[in-house]
Amino acid sequence: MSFVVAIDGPAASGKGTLARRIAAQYGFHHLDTGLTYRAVARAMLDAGASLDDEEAAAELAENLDLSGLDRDVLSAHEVGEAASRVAVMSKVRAALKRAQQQFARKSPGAVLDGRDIGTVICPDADIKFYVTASDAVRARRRHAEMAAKGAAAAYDAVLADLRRRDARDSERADSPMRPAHDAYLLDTTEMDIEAAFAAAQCLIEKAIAAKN
Ligand SMILES: Nc1ncnc2c1ncn2[C@@H]1O[C@H](COP(=O)(O)OP(=O)(O)OP(=O)(O)O)[C@@H](O)[C@H]1O
Ligand SMILES: Nc1ccn([C@@H]2O[C@H](COP(=O)(O)O)[C@@H](O)[C@H]2O)c(=O)n1
Repeated sequence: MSFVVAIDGPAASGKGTLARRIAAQYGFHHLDTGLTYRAVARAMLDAGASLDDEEAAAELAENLDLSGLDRDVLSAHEVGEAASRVAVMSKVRAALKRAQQQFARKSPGAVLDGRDIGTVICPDADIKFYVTASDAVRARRRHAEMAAKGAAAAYDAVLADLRRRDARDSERADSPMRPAHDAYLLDTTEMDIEAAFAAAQCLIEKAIAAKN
């Protein structure tokens, strides 16, 4: 059996945390597709390339090695902002789509999280989630996460950054962020990580049983 879990949602909604928990629980492979856009952006910044240079970004995307994505290196604030700028480019999205769809075929299963997994990358996923939380709660969680890492930032700046990225991600022409019509909505504003995982697990168990 190969089983695909698609998880989408806005920045800092908790989709990565949920995806990792699900992958660990079921022994599935996990791909944080945000890291693929971040890796292209990081390489563009390192090369001193203009973030408007679609040809350069697409070439980097074509040659991306998914096994070399380092969450710690790519988590920096400026990389997230740059990632959302290269993510509007159709040639970049096309190259990363191929790599992400190949990953989704891994056995015994794969969990992919991002912005367009349920709508574009894995429209036939066995189960889809769209994870949200209020802007204020997401910003509070991201702010606390950054503070714990020693990366101080003002709460208001974190909130503004999330809102700017969400707007760019949902308003772009190619593969805008939005819930798939058949996704389960998971609003974690008042749910801790355990509660969010328990809610998702209950639905996954049913989907696995239905598939067998
Ligand atoms: N349900 C929850 N309750 C409390 N904190 C949470 C919850 N889910 C996630 N978090 C925390 O919120 C922060 C953001 O979560 P996470 O990195 O999973 O979000 P994300 O949607 O993957 O973000 P990004 O879009 O930036 O990749 C982390 O510090 C995580 O531990
Ligand atoms: N499927 C995806 C995943 C990500 N993006 C873009 O990358 C940016 C960074 O993603 P994080 O999940 O690490 O926050 C994000 O803001 C998007 O612009 C995407 O377009 N599609």
